[in-house]
Amino acid sequence: MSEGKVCMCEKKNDCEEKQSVADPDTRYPDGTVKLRNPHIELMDQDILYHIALGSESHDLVEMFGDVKFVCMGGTPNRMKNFAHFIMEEIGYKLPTGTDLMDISQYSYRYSMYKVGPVIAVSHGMGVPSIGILLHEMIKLMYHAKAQDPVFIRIGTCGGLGLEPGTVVISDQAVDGLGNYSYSVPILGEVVKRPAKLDKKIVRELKALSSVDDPYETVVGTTMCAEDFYEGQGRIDGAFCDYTEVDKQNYLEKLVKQGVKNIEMEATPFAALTHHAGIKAAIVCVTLLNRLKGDQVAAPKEVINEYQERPQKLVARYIKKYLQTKGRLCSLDGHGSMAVKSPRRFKLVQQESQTFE
Ligand SMILES: O=P(O)(O)O[C@@H]1C[C@H](O)[C@@H](CO)O1
Ligand SMILES: O=c1cc[nH]c(=O)[nH]1
Repeated sequence: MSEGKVCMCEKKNDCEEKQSVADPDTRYPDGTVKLRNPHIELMDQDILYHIALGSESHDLVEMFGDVKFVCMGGTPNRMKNFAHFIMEEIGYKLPTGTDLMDISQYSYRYSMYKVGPVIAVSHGMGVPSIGILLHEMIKLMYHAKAQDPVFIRIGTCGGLGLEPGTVVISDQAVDGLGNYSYSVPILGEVVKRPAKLDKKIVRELKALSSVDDPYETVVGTTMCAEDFYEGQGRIDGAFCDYTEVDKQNYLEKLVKQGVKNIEMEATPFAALTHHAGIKAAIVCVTLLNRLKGDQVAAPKEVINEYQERPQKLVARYIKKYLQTKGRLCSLDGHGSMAVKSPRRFKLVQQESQTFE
């Protein structure tokens, strides 16, 4: 589909299943990422400013050529915890006396960790923040020659009619105006890009939820708001020019449209990954039921436990992939970015590992 045009079946994203897995616009035959930007390869170097990396200052192929999963979520702490969790889950061993390092620490913007084939990176809050990160992570995958990377957002959200702590796998993303696309002004004109997620990954993730999980995992539409307060119909912001009844009517309307949850990154995440030909999924946990209130009042420990739920599902998915590829038990501390402990920030030499 040409740039800026919205897919004819955008309302239901029906063409997703027919999407070519190796679109020549976005993939080289070996599965490495092709950029839809002719300028980049003409540049002497490409500085990935917000993640503190560069195509000339770093050997990006050596550092990131083995990446298969780019997992992102709002906070640095969540992504650091996820990096440690996934290391445990996939049996990844760091060299003795070393610990994971924040690769992007000197950007003072985002935090990024790498555990073998998995990147865990924070994206901050909202559309512009995740948009900038996505540009740089997609370019990073291109420079690194990573093959068929999958992007997954691990987030929090407000649920609609769901028990707090429910895990929601997004099957499509809609903005606050009801568009199943991401609209961004470019050169003075609004460009709309379809916000599509990979239906197969949605099914695979859902199949990995377990009846033994002490919470529900559901699939549904995710609304991406531009704001946490008025943009999500809350009545507890600094301003509010509508009534509780107006709010309830609005939320009920969303429910009728199949919206299960509201967060703040889904449309750019779905649209920019789709535009780059990168398969992507969003798994969020609901912190509250928005039909019953606005304040996030659950205690910190409860919220922390909730946040682990999407991580567990995504870890099952990654493990299954690695098992299928026969890689699970052979991860031995290469391909990570680590610091020697307690010495500060010394890079441990790494070897890249590549999946077939
Ligand atoms: O991944 P996170 O928990 O940051 O996702 C949601 C959407 C906003 O970024 C933020 C608002 O509290 O949480
Ligand atoms: O209600 C909520 C909770 C978390 N994140 C959101 O964007 N909204």
